[in-house]
Amino acid sequence: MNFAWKNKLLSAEDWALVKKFGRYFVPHRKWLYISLASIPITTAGGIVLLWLVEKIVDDHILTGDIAGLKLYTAIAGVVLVVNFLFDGLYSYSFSKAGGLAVTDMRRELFGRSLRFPMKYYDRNPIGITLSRLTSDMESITESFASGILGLLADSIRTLALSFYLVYLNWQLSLVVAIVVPLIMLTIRYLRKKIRKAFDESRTSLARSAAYLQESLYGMKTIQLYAATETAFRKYDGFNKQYADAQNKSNVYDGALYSIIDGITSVATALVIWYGAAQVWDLDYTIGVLIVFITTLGRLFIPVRQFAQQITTIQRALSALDHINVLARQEVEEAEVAAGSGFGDSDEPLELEEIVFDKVSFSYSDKGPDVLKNVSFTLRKGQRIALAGSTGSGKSTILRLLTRTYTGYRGSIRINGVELRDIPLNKVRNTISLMQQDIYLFNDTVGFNIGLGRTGTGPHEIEEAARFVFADRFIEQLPGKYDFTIQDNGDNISKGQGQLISFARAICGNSRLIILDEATSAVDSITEYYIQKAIEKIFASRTVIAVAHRLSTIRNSDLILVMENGEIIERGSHEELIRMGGKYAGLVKELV
Ligand SMILES: Nc1ncnc2c1ncn2[C@@H]1O[C@H](COP(=O)(O)OP(=O)(O)OP(=O)(O)O)[C@@H](O)[C@H]1O
Repeated sequence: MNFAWKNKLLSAEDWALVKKFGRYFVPHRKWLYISLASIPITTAGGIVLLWLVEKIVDDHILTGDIAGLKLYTAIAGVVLVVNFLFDGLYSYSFSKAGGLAVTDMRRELFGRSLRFPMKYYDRNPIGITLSRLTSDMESITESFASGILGLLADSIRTLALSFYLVYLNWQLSLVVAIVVPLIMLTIRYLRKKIRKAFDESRTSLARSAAYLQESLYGMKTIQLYAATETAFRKYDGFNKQYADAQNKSNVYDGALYSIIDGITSVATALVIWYGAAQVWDLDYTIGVLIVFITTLGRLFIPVRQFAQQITTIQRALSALDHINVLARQEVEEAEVAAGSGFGDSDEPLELEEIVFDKVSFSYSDKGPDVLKNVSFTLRKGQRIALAGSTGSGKSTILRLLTRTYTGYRGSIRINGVELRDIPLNKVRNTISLMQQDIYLFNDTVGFNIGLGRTGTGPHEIEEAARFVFADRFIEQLPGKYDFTIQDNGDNISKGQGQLISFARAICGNSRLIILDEATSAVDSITEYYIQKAIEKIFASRTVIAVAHRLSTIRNSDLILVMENGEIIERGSHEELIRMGGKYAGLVKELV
């Protein structure tokens, strides 16, 4: 039993995973070294104790040497205390290394997930990512360090105790050796099953966490539409799947432990039976037999622990497999690439011109084109409005421009440079998006406007709020800019939320404002201020807007009318009205 076991315990892919994530332990190796250094000390201490027991029994108890008995018992006491201290140091330092490594891992993976492309979040429910960053990480903290290090420690202890057994009596050791292949076969057989069961249990836990998160988020809708029963049944289904998978892994886990326990008990019985006969024949002393059986007991502790550690390691590997999905996910390069010709700052571009040149786009490889050969030019200071029926592709144009989605065909150029060649941070600092569905964080009004971006201090935040007429209502809130907005804006009105989103867009001092105008109805006073804010933004900035208000559309220099992913009409309000086409029809509906 030595570390060559690794080939039986872990597959090549498992080792690749261990190596990949092992790098997180490198900065904290000091703790691993302390832990590793404690292993030979505690192992040696354990064997010295056994040797002392043999001496005490044979040389002092059986001979009635009380003075020697006292001396050796005192020495055994000291060895016991030293062993206890080093055992504590061993556990403390590996837990410390594991904790620090997993903290780093979580930090790095969250940092990456902030840069995952939108497509990733379209395809993966938030709850799945959440459970990878929380419960899977937790599972590694609990088990990875103790599993791998424990396996190493137990291998060393088993090896040392095996040598000691051979030294004590090689014939008895042969009796023990019979059970080794049996144990190995059991572990080999059950290892894969345990791993599969853990994989199932982790996947179903992630699914149930994702559903839980989704339903808590949509709780108001569930309650308002009396859909609680359906929601409950759906969750119950996920919960049952998780319980079943968990149960299966417990069964294999228990089976492995009991089979190994059974085999080791049989081995001990064989030793007692065979060993007692030999003592009878006076082949060796009773002290040797007692120590042999004690050593055997000690030897079987790590052997039994192997079973537990295999389970622990399989659980950690299954969690690592899940986390690896996040580690493999490509991120968007936000930094300014070296040699890109953009210098080393994220400063916004001095916008001159944006050109869409025969742009086509589909959300998925096999899906239909939702934009077809879209071409237009937006110059500095110009205002463009996108109009058209629902689903015609207006928001998609905005998403491509903000690089929320990539993979377009044709060309999108800012100041003559292809959009995909401009560093993401520069694009996002040049363009501000005022979204339809504004997301408000559970934080202060000030934070929700500035979002902690550079150059958005209290002065800039207040100025931005004043510019879009949001200061009026903010000044009346208790705590003003320090007023805490509840989950997604539950304690302010929809219109106030929109004004905050306008202030957020203005605050960045970006060169292009993109407005995805909300259609939701707001009270007439807020509507008045929203209109005034939009007019003011239109008068002072370069703007491209998906517009629903006639006033917004009329204020534009160019209106692009879209249908089915194509621009079917273009011109000013007057030109399009004169044309009497689709736009004229839309305007009739609006007035
Ligand atoms: N994330 C997505 N994945 C797949 N298809 C999408 C996605 N977002 C939008 N679509 C599809 O792309 C098409 C264009 O959608 P888009 O949101 O650009 O329309 P829109 O003109 O802005 O509509 P609205 O005025 O209702 O907001 C629609 O058919 C829509 O179903």
